[in-house]
Amino acid sequence: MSYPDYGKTFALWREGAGQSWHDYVTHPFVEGLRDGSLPRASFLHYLIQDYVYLVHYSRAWSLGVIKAETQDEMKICAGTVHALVNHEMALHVETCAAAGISEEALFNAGETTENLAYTRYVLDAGMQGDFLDLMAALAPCVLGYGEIGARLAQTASGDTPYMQWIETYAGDEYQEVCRTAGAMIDKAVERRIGNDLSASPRCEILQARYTKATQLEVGFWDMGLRGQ
Ligand SMILES: Cc1ncc(CN)c(N)n1
Repeated sequence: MSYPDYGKTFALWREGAGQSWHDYVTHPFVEGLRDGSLPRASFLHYLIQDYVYLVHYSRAWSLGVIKAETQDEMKICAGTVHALVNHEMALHVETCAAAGISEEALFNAGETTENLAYTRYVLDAGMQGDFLDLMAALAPCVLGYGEIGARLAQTASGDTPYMQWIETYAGDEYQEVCRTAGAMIDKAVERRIGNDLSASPRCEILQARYTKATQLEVGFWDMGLRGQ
């Protein structure tokens, strides 16, 4: 099955992440969403942690505004923060409210170690490096869920109770965020490195950041499945 086109840098990084990427996008948690076999308790545990994750992930995209070098980069980073805080997190708030969990409880939920490790890794990559270091660490999250959502929308069992989750990530609004981010990353690479990222001395470190963030995504799904 083909995957969505989010630009040439994504294609290079995705390929470079190899087995880790495969483990991320086809994780048993994802398969449980697809066929509906994921226990509800695991899903709710994941969703609460994911709300906290998105709080810190939004902070990391806000750092993109600080590290931006063009008006376009600044606008896209600010727009992504808006999409995360006001659209993606609405899924979490709505689903958890139906299970009797308030937004205040979500905001104050304690973080698991896997969650903390992932978001602080991304923030640190951005603080230590430049805009591209930050984007390499941010990309697996936004684009990976775009790829997962697009695949699950085509293959999910009709009676999975997780259709709203799938539709959030397969939907036009989220897919547009992915296409915009992917195109911005291509332009950012072009501006700072030129048109052949793979020949650049920065290629290895950027790939390492992307692959590490992908592995932290796998750890996040593992944590969700364990339900703790
Ligand atoms: C852990 C994680 N990774 C990615 C996404 C998609 N923005 C998310 N909500 N949570």
